[in-house]
Amino acid sequence: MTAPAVLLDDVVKTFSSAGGDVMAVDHLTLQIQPGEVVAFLGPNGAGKTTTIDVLLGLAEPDSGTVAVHGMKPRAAIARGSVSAVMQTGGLLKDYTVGETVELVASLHPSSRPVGEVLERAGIADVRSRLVGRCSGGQQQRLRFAMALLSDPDLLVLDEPTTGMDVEGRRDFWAAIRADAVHGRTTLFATHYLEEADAYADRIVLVRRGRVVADGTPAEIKALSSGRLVRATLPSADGTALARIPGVESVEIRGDVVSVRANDSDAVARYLLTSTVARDVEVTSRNLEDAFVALTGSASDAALTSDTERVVADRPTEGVLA
Ligand SMILES: Nc1ncnc2c1ncn2[C@@H]1O[C@H](COP(=O)(O)OP(=O)(O)OP(=O)(O)O)[C@@H](O)[C@H]1O
Repeated sequence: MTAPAVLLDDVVKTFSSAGGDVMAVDHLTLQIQPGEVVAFLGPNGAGKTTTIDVLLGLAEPDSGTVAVHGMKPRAAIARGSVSAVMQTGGLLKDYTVGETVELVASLHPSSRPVGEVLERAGIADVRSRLVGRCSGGQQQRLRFAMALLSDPDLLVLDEPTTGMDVEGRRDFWAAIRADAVHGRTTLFATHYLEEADAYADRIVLVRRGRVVADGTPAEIKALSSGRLVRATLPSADGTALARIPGVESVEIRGDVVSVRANDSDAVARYLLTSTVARDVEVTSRNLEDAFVALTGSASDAALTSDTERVVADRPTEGVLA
């Protein structure tokens, strides 16, 4: 039987700080099979980076088992079967893009041709530009190019598209998806829900160092099934709204009432026939809602794309881990 690409079994990692111990990774178990593209999603401080550090052998877990293709992380890295793109660091400003990739290529016992990886990462046109003159998105593509040199079986990416423009992101994900077809496994940490939704085969949602949900984007979204009904209603009667069958939560902010419900028609009917509500809006829930419901926090995307979020008042069940 082939070993999983990633095996994390009951991993614990604690940090000591002046304010007390922080359990960054709390008995986390996760298996990823070869060829899967997995999004690691969670709010700030959920433990994504620490888990990735442990997976890459950059941090030693307090307890638990970590294996990459059946090997210890460092052994897998030494063989060139794992590459990582981290959020920051690792670039020399006074080298050109081409020189940087050539230098790293020279350190690999066998490597893909430099021209090919530059092309693949979408930076062949800036090959002779100094790294210090490259934009944040170009630098991120450069890190990606370097990660591709060893033609790794597993790519681990921490916030890979930070700083990339829309076109850069699209190209980047096209390259990842194309390689997944040929069996490359990708694990990426992200805050961008739409990227996880659009490009991952599977989403692992973490909160406080634990996996709180694990499934396909559709399964994760289904955890937050039902609808959201919003209306303008001065002096809304929250108790009456909560009594409507199928209502999960009611939130009143000023004149705006937001109701999460399985039977949105019943809520809309009540609002339109028994109250003076206006601007009644019914929307399906999306990954954003699942994220909020399962992690109890608004994502960065929510903060930029929406003004108010409804927070679940009871835990959702389903593909919950
Ligand atoms: N070296 C460290 N010393 C002390 N605490 C740490 C250290 N590294 C991480 N932590 C703490 O561990 C927890 C998990 O952090 P981590 O960086 O893994 O989360 P994350 O999900 O990657 O967050 P973000 O989305 O903000 O990058 C946080 O509470 C963080 O403050």
